Amino acid sequence: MGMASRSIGLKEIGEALKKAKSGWYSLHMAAASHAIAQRIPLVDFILEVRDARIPLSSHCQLLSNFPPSSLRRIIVMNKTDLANHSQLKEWTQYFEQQNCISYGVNSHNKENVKKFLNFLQAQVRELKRIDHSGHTTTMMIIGIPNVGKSALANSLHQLGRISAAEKGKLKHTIVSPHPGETKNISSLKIGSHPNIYVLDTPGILPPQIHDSEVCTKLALTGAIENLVGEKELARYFLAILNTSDGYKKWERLSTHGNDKSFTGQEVEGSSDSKLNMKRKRQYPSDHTQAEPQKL
Ligand SMILES: Nc1nc2c(ncn2[C@@H]2O[C@H](COP(=O)(O)OP(=O)(O)OP(=O)(O)O)[C@@H](O)[C@H]2O)c(=O)[nH]1
Repeated sequence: MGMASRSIGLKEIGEALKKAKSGWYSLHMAAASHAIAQRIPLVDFILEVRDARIPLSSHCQLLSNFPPSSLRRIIVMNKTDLANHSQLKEWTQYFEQQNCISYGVNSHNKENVKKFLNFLQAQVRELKRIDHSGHTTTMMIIGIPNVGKSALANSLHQLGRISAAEKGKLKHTIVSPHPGETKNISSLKIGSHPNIYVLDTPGILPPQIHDSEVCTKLALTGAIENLVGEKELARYFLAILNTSDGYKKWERLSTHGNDKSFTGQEVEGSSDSKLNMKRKRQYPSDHTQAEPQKL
């Protein structure tokens, strides 16, 4: 199967999604988007959670309505345990070049989240140094569905430096493998002296996504569910694997009798032909855009 069959798979999925007519956009999502947009100017930091496997496709479109200079935004590439590590480094460099602060994290890993928490505290100290305010710092976690916002909020809350009494009444927000489980905005304390709170919010998507490859990536990584047939998705996934260097590596391993080679880790990198790799040195791409989108 080559590029031709990959584009056939893509077309089928694009058509399926067109028929589904933005079925992901419920009244609830519209209300949540409105509530989040109203709070954006009121918070100190925005933690925009993205999926580390597709850091461009999983961006939160709502943020493009706000001038970048009006936001203190940190792009959090979550689920690093599922992503290709060398590509992650490239993404970090890419965001640096775009003057964006980014951070890769695995919300299920305690040590990882601790380091992230220290990083956030350093950001807060820096802010306090500049504005000399003693007020509580608020960080709003936003992003598309299922990228791990609630998992991250819970981990930060559990590990946060808060008093023993406060630890006694730890809250927690719902974490689920299905998108759209978080229904309300909830506030969790993650630090004292200075007080820091994170706001966990429901996952949001725009009413329409015109790029069918973006839709497919979102379906493959779980942000959009039940709108594309599993068969179509599997065919597209296989088409990506078949055009990949990663697949060839697995094939080689399996001919040597090693059946542990299917790790699922190289999906995003797998669509790299050597040519693409060359191009990627200049523009990292999660294969949803010919060149990096404006961030
Ligand atoms: N492997 C891995 N899985 C994660 C990570 N973070 C979250 N998950 C899983 O991803 C799924 C979605 O996590 P949630 O925290 O519910 O995602 P959300 O962004 O709050 O989802 P919505 O409520 O739809 O907005 C759950 O099955 C989590 O266990 C991570 O760092 N690595």
